[in-house]
Amino acid sequence: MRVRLENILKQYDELEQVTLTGYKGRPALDHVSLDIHDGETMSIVGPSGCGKSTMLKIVAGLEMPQAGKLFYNDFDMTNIKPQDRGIGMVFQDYALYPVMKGKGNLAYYFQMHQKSEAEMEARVRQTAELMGVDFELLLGRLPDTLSGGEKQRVAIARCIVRDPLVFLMDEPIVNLDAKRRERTRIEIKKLLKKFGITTIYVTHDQQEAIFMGDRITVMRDGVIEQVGTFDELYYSPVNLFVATFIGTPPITILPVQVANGQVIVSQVNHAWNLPEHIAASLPQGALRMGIRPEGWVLNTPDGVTLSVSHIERIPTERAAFVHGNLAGKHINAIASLEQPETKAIALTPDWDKVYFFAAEGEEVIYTPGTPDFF
Ligand SMILES: Nc1ncnc2c1ncn2[C@@H]1O[C@H](COP(=O)(O)OP(=O)(O)OP(=O)(O)O)[C@@H](O)[C@H]1O
Repeated sequence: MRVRLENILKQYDELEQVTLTGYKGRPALDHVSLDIHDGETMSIVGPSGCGKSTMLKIVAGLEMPQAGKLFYNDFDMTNIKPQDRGIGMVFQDYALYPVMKGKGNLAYYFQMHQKSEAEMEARVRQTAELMGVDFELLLGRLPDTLSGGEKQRVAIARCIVRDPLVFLMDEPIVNLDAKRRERTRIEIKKLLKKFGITTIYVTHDQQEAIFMGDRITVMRDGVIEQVGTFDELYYSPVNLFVATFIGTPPITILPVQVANGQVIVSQVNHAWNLPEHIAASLPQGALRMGIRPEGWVLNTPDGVTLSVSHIERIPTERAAFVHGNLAGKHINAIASLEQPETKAIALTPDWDKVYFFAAEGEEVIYTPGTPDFF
């Protein structure tokens, strides 16, 4: 099922729409349009209060927009009742019925809708098969006796058993510890692939968004900044906000001057010659240069001196982050483990990995574009 939001405006009551930083004055969703393909998982990320949950509520019919429309394929769903939208929702707090065993939780929908016992039994059996080998065991247990990950599996199964057209997931694994989160997200991803149900997946965790989403939507203050694959967002961000939001550790942004084919970090009076194709793409004068941790080449003869504060091992790699300070900015650079302990290190940008932004505002002047390493 293709799900399409068209120009959605959602403004909560002004008195209610306060955040920790006070009333922000903007609609929770400010004319938002988004097209989610059939069978796709779309991750939604963005800072707290940017409108992620509101978007899910609009799709679920739990909130009504003041303007705009929601479509399933070409069918206008905007005024369809929540219970008729074929939605399966999974939240962070599972919301299982505590006095019912796993099976009771799955069966409840069939009882509420006066469906036959036979239909219920058949669907529960099918769902248990889909959920995997050991799922049957969970059906006989009360929610209180299940781990967080197991509760979440039952919550997902409870959605699946209803045969939803669309899945909405709002931080479904945020309450699990790191190890369970890892395992559960792999499991959810496998299930989503298996069902091929169009899914909107809200998370504040970028790694999770990348892992779960076929594409990612980046939101800020009620608007969508960019929609794309991780590579598109990472290598071709549309503005400074997306460039700094996507990527951990984040990109470093250095004020620079561009003149006569050179880029100069004025604060430390260091200049590099720019490759011709980059020099030709840049205006002269003040700009900002963005470099990600993997965008530095270490121990170079023309390098700028980084004063090293500490070195942090990257557990899953044979590498470490070198942390330090350059022109008052925190720099992260990736080093091999052979890099000796040092107080200072010479760095040069890898010119295939640099970004340039306007000196003021958020305009992107130059991005590396997606490298063809696949
Ligand atoms: N029921 C409500 N009544 C009034 N204002 C609301 C309501 N729900 C959300 N808001 C406001 O709408 C804006 C968007 O909220 P929303 O919950 O959609 O953001 P979010 O991106 O999901 O945030 P978080 O990541 O913190 O969950 C915020 O300013 C919030 O305060």
